[in-house]
Amino acid sequence: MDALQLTNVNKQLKGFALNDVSFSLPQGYIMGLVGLNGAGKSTTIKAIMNTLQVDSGTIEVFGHDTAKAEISAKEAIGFVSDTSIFSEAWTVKDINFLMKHLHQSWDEQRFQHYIAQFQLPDDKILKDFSRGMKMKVMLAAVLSRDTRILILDEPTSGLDPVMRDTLLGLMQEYIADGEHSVLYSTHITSDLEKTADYITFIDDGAIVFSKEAFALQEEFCVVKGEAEIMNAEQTKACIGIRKNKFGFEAMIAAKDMHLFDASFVIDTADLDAIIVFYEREKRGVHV
Ligand SMILES: Nc1ncnc2c1ncn2[C@@H]1O[C@H](COP(=O)(O)OP(=O)(O)OP(=O)(O)O)[C@@H](O)[C@H]1O
Repeated sequence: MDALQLTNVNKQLKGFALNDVSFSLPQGYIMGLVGLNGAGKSTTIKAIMNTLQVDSGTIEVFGHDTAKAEISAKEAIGFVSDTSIFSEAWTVKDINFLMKHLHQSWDEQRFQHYIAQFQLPDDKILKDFSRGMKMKVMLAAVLSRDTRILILDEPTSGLDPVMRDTLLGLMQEYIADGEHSVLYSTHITSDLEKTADYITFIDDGAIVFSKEAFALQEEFCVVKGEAEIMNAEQTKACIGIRKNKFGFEAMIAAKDMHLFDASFVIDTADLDAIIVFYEREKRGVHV
C-alpha cells in the first residue's frame, strides 16, 4: 500500500500554482522533496496536511482521503515544520503533560528519552529556546506517539551537524520495520544521498520527476570537453550546457553516453548537478 498518494493536485494561489502534482510514496521508504526556493515544496506539504484546500485532485494517506477523512489521515501523520506548533510559554514538562492527555498513544518514556538524547532542558520555556532546540522538541514530540508517516518540512534547517546526522539515523530507524514512511523537504542534497529511497523534484509548482534515488543516479551523467569538437548530435544531447574558455560542461542522459567518445570526460551526476543543469536548461543559460 502507498503511504502517500497525490493525484493531479491543483491549487491556484495569487502568482503561483500547483499544477497537476502527482506522486506516491510506498510504505517503508523515505522520500526527499527537493526544488529551488519558491518551487512549491511547503505548499505541497500544506496541501497534504489539508491546511491548504486544493482546487482539484486527491491526496491519500494510507488510503484515507485527507479532505474527506481528515481525522483518520491525520492520526497517521507526524508533522514537523519550521514553525513551532507549541506555545512559546510552554516548557518541555508542559508539552509532555498536554500530549499525554491529547494522544492515547503518547509514550512518555520515549519522549523523556529523546529529550535527554537531544540535550534539551525540561524547565525552560520555549521562548528561550534556539530555533534548532524548538525543532528538536517538535521532533521528540512526533517520535513519541504512534504515527505511520512523518512529514517534515525542512527538518534539518537550523540543526547542527551532529543533530542532523542523529535525525537522519532516526528516520532510518523509523522506517526499518517496513511499515513506516518519511517525506521530507530539504535543500541539503547530501542528506538525501545518505537517506532517501525516492527523490521528488518540484519546479514552479510542477513535478519534474519522482523516482527511486538509485535509478536517478543511473539516468544522468556530466560530460566535459572542448566545445569546438562537438558535433550537432552531441550538442543536441547536452542539457544546461555551460561554456567557458577551457571548454564546456553539460548534463546528458545516460542513454546518450555512447555519442561521446574518449575525447570527452564523463562523470556521474549527483542530485545537485541534476538540479543545477536542469534549471540552466530551463532558463536557456548557455554561456
Ligand atoms: N498563501 C499564499 N498565497 C499566495 N502565494 C503563496 C502562498 N503561500 C505560498 N505562496 C507562494 O507559493 C510559492 C511557493 O512557495 P513555497 O513556500 O511552497 O516554496 P518552497 O519550495 O517551500 O520554497 P523554500 O525552499 O524557499 O522554502 C512562492 O512563490 C510563494 O510566494
